[in-house]
Amino acid sequence: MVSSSCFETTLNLPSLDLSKPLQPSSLSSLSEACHQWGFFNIVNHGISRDLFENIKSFSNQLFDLPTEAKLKLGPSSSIKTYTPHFIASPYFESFRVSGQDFRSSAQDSVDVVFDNNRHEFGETLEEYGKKMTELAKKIMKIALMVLGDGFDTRFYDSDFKNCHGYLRINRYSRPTNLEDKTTVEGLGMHTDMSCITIVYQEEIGGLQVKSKKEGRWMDIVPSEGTLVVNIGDLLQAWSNDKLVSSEHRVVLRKPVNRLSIAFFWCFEDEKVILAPNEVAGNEDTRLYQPFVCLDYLKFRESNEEGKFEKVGFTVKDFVADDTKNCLQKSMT
Ligand SMILES: O=C(O)CCC(=O)C(=O)O
Ligand SMILES: [Fe+2]
Repeated sequence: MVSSSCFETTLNLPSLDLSKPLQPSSLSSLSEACHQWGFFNIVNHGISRDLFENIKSFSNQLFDLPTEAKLKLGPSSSIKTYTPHFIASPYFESFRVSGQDFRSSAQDSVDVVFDNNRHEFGETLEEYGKKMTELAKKIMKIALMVLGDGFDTRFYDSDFKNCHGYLRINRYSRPTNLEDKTTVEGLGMHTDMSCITIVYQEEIGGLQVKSKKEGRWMDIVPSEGTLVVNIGDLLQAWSNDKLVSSEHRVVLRKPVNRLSIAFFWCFEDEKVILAPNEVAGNEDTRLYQPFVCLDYLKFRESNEEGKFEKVGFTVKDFVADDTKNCLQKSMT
């Protein structure tokens, strides 16, 4: 899975072909990737190149607006859909579109910053949001199959049917100080707070995952028509660490802008996360006491280091910090 030269280490993740019935051999390579890296690729996912290109072109129009216009969308305005430069990094800015009504979420923001009606923005993001939702449900079931035979039918409805998704469109501006460095960090090391995340990255690449063994950064090389899926903290906890939420980051190597679209598939806020016995084994092998999803999200938000932008804190730090975890205390 790994190839390396003296300059870089490249990770060739398995690609799951969603147009074909799932074969035992693809399930086993997927299982290895989910346990070792928490990342895999999907191809033939049914999302056309045109749809990505449309979103890219609309998004670039939005990001190209003057800063004062974009700040009408956050973070200090009532609409909090925009994260400006210098929060995550000097190069990173992002625009959030919430589900389930992706159309109104996107359109409400766009109407604030553009004078003329631009219905296409809402329509395009609605189409993307809906397709991503279907994709996330499919992938969630496959992730459950990785955990055990028949676990998709056993656990999907009981634990995952109220999951919801949101989108973040990220733009990284061209790095200015590449002369003295070979790479510039566009988004620092973090883990995702989702169950799963589905990412579209442009051909220039830059997404990296940290290897658990040597702590080395590995490049996730983009390829046309491929989407990257990664396991988030909440599924790691639910699966008792059988599926791993890996630390990842984005590096910028070329003097060009980079755009990515991340779709986060998450548990509902009030969900109590508890690995079923079939997954966790007995009480001695259970790694996480039950906790409420929202308490974890708040823990990440209230920790400067734990914010998605700066990160370092993960679900492991949360369970270690039992002063913050009331449910954990009350149930133990
Ligand atoms: O920009 C990317 O390729 C990945 C972004 C990411 O990791 C995130 O938004 O959580
Ligand atoms: Fe991420």
